[in-house]
Amino acid sequence: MSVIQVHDKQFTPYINADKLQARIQELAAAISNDLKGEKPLFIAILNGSFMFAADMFKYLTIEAEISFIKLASYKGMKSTGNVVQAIGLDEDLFGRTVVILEDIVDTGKTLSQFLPQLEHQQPKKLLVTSLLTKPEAMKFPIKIDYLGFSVPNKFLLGYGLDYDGLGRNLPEIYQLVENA
Ligand SMILES: O=P(O)(O)OC[C@H]1O[C@H](OP(=O)(O)OP(=O)(O)O)[C@H](O)[C@@H]1O
Ligand SMILES: Nc1nc2[nH]cnc2c(=O)[nH]1
Repeated sequence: MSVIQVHDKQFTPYINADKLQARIQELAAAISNDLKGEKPLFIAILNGSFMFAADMFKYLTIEAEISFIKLASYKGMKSTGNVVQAIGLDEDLFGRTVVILEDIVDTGKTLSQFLPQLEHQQPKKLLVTSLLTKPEAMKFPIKIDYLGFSVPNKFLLGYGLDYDGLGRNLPEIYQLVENA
């Protein structure tokens, strides 16, 4: 792994593929242990989470379902700011154990808007799994039940995370080289 260029920016290696996979296996083991017998429904939020969700789901050893959704932002009718709408969420969540799969919780805005909508359906449990979070960037505090890595407030690329559409296919995570 060495410094790479994507569009006009340079990125340096930050978390290698082996370390990522080892941590995801640990998370999957903890979830499998905690949610045995609950037939949880995993909800992966596209696009960024597709790679994490696929790996995580392979490592689970319990019966579980998965659904992939996309969040679309639109302006509310009143001055409530942006509202998110889930596209592709067909399952009834009432009484179910639901586990959100995110690649990153950054400011927390996305989940702070989306989780209340899910709570409204009265799931039995609503848990959050995120591969990454940036504590220094968090403006809307989110409780993350299963966390891969806490990282500094720097832009990341790879393993699902893009820079202007590119870099999602990298099997490891890179960090932006600032002022390069
Ligand atoms: O905590 P926040 O500040 O809200 O940021 C987190 C969100 O940002 C990323 O998605 P993004 O909007 O980049 O879309 P993408 O997954 O399609 O790339 C990520 O997948 C989260 O959904
Ligand atoms: N690619 C990318 N997308 C994000 N969305 C929220 N934080 C990030 C980040 O650090 N990198």
